[in-house]
Amino acid sequence: MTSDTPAPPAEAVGCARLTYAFGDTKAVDGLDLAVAEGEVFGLLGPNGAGKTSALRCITTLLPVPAGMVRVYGHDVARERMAVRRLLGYVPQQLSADSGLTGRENVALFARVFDVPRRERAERVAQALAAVGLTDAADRLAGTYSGGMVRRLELAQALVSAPRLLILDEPTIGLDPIARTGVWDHINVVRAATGMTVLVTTHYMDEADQYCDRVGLMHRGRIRALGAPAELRRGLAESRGADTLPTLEDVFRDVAGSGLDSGGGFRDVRSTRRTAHRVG
Ligand SMILES: Nc1ncnc2c1ncn2[C@@H]1O[C@H](COP(=O)(O)OP(=O)(O)OP(=O)(O)O)[C@@H](O)[C@H]1O
Repeated sequence: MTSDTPAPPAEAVGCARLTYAFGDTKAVDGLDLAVAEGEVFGLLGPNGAGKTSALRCITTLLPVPAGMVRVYGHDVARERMAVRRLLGYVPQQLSADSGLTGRENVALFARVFDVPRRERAERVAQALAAVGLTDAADRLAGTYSGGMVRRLELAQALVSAPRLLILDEPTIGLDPIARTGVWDHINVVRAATGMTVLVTTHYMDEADQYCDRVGLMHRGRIRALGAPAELRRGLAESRGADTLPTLEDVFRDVAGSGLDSGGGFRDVRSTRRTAHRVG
């Protein structure tokens, strides 16, 4: 390699043959995934496809019973603390405490993530500013709108200055303006820090607009992978269609009948619960 050849981006997340089962249900079934440093990668798929389970293995919240997961080269099974220090995670279930102010919520995360004591107040203020919550910082989170709660959770995840931000359906149940707000704030922080973003969403328009690449997951494994435009062009070519299909068309083509049969009561219930609490 010559000196003017740019080095390929480092791998932020690498999963090889990752498998995770709940009893007889294989939630993740031999997942191979590579997310490059600095990219926004969207993990899409119908209810029950295994997205949350995969994310939880990557974040160390679930063990890795089979296969290998690396975060910036660290083996998540052996180097849990090193991995956790690199991560910010916004789970699907709400994590903000409605009885604390926005500032107190973020400060709690700063303590848990070992932000040095003398830097804490400043870092909490910066995280709140990054998501546009400075003016509301001293109000109880219980008085926030759904969009503000999601932005607060983003601030909680950002306070440790993560190199990898993992978001599980960050905009579920939000109106279009609030959804755009969440993404605008993510993109401002990305532009400033170069952090990698791994996100799940059911909103195909969001994935199309904001993700550099997407992986369509179905029954525990990636079934299609690429830049949204590339996947749409690929489907147009295979169909010989005149108009460019949407990402939703690609999604339906990949998941097929699984869209109706996949996912059970638990999946729908958890999605509804989150949407209800946010909205
Ligand atoms: N705690 C659990 N106990 C038993 N089964 C579970 C549990 N969590 C997930 N599953 C099952 O594992 C499979 C994958 O679920 P997972 O939540 O990872 O999918 P998902 O793609 O994130 O779905 P959604 O889009 O609805 O969030 C599903 O069949 C689900 O029912």
